[in-house]
Amino acid sequence: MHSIMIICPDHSPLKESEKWLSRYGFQVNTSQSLEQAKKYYELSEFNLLLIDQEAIQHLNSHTELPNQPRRIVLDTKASLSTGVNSMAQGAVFYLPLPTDSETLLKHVVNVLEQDDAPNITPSAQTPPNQQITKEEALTLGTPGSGIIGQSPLMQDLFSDMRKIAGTDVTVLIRGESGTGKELVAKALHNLSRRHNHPIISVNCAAIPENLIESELFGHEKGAFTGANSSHDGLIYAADKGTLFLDEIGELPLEAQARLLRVLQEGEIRKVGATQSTKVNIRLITATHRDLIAMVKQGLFREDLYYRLYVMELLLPPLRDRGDDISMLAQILLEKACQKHNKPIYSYNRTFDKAIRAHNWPGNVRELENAIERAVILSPLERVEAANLKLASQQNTSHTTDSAASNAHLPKGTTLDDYFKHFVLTHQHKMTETQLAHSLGISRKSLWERRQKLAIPKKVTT
Ligand SMILES: Nc1ncnc2c1ncn2[C@@H]1O[C@H](COP(=O)(O)OP(=O)(O)OP(=O)(O)O)[C@@H](O)[C@H]1O
Repeated sequence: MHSIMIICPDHSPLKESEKWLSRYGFQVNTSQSLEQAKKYYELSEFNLLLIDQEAIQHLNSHTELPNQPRRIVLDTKASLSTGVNSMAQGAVFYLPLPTDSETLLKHVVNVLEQDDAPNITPSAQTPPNQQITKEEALTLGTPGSGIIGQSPLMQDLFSDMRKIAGTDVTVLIRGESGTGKELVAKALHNLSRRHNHPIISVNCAAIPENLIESELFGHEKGAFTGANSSHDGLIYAADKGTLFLDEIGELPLEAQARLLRVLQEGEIRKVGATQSTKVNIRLITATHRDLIAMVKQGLFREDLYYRLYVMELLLPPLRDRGDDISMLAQILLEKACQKHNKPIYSYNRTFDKAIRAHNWPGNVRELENAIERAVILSPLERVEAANLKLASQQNTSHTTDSAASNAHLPKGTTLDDYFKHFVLTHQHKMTETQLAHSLGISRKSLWERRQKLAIPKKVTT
């Protein structure tokens, strides 16, 4: 997940972007001034800074703006000279404020995509000082490409990806939570002829149901209470590029009908509009759900399903990837050491044994989290397997739905334990919306806490 720091005074129009950027899956923090931001955060750990010029205009020439991460400066009193100065001081964009969400999102995505583009910036998975060539970046399976995997199942996947990357076919990616569906969608975009245009990723489970249509398709001014201005929507923002709809199974039926129209007609009609606009998008979707079963239950449109299911990519669970687990663990260990300024631990046998013994229901995301935990908790001399703190090591394996429903919560249960237990016990009979409602939180919070706690989703394949 990309992290963004917004630095702006409370009255700045930029402040509003905090909410909607988080809704699109970015991790967003805000500060009122550069000094405050520096005091409480390690700015170099963010992927992008969004700064209101007002928050930095008092800086004298000796006060250094951080070199990293990259920054976009926004200005309510935009002028040519301030723009030129900002760019000279290292901003990647200078934009007037207020700005509409699509414009800002496009710039944010552009900057982050450039950071992600492995041929431009060496990723943390690359040994330091080793430049990645374009060829390596496009060689699926290697650390340079960002998607690691040499096992036969992954090689089959890469072979299919190479065949379809250059086409415009709609792709449905299936796989358990944390298997790398979003990563695959981005790789397909990077390998396609659309790679110079944006890929817009939308997590359908993270947007409240009542907002999903206007967020995706846009709306006209006055289309509903609170629609004070017109809004183009995310599908339009993906024009000429790729639209990645994650958790497509969570898309409500009305929005499914609208999406079908976009795919059939190649045009989009905003909520409350009478006219349509042409759009040229390549659609990639992902789900952990069994869409056919949802079609039978009347929860997913059959006609849309067949539009999405032109090409299917199935991501194997981590437990079926053989030696890939050790290879991934080694690379993630190095990455976590760099992130936490630890000496690079050597990957020892006991550590590998513990990693191989676990069955990773939360897949690569769970592996990432466990290794980061181990790096933080281990002494400087060596990384210790016990610090992975895996459920299997602690002999409390409530990791599957059925196990979870039988598990009783021991003394000293934390809120996180309760949350995990509740979700695992109820998810087989509840939708995401019902789960969120029962827990008294939004779908977005449910999704965020699932990610944080690496809670596997119900496997319905
Ligand atoms: N093959 C891989 N190589 C390296 N990193 C990986 C791989 N697969 C997944 N990851 C990492 O694991 C994490 C989860 O990946 P991603 O978000 O793509 O999974 P997902 O299947 O889309 O998850 P969800 O179903 O929860 O949306 C990310 O940090 C990603 O970088």
